[in-house]
Amino acid sequence: MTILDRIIDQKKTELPQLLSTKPVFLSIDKARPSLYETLMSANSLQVISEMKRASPSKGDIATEVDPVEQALQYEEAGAACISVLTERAFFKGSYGDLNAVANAVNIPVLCKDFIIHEVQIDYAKAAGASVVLLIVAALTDVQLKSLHAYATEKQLEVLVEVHDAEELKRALAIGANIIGVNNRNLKTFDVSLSATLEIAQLLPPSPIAFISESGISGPEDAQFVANAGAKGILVGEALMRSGNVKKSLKALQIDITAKVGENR
Ligand SMILES: O=C(O)c1ccccc1NCC(=O)[C@H](O)[C@H](O)COP(=O)(O)O
Repeated sequence: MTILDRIIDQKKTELPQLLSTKPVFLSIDKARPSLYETLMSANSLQVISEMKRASPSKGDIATEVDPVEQALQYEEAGAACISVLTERAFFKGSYGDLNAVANAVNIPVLCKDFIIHEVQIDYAKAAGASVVLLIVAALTDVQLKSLHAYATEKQLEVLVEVHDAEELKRALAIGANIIGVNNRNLKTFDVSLSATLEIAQLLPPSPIAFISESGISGPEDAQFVANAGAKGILVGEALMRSGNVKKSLKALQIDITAKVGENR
């Protein structure tokens, strides 16, 4: 059984609890910028910075970090979006973290979880997310299509995550406009930025906001994926462990003007 299978099994055990309780959060309704528009109009590589306490591959990363303080530093440094891990069993996240961050910042907020049911989208929205993640590898085509439609109907943007060519086809088939390639193989934990290169070469000329996720440890990696055509990057561990969050984040905002106009 892969780690992804284990996480999904865990999610299934949590669904009855979510389905039997109404999501109640202290939520300020904010009009946030569109992540898609931000990505498509930017002259620099956009950073989706993540609030990540722990992970299955690395164990504890920064369990004691205050999510609001971390998020405010991200926002001040010019992050395009803040990703908040809400998965509890493997990542030590929560909807409480998401809600606190969403209330503190004005930029887009991504609920980073393993969504398999509409009720999780309801919780993400109620907690203040403006973007949700759908992981192609975790869903059937029918689930992917209906969850994508459901989130869109709820006025949420959707980051559709793929890892290989087959998954990219499935993401394109549902009309995903924000596609992220995860450089981490969620079955083996192997990380390789070549996944970004592979997927970039397969993208159609349609206006897709293309993001490279995971394993980006500094400006060299950011430059590599920017050269491949990424408009944005999703970075967790490197920023969570940084002694100077703002400086580390700014160093990732690579100029991509030379590439604007090409098939990016
Ligand atoms: O991070 C993991 O170990 C992991 C394992 C299994 C499924 C998902 C996992 N991570 C979720 C993510 O996609 C990352 O948190 C995100 O892309 C940031 O990655 P990184 O910059 O490498 O922390």
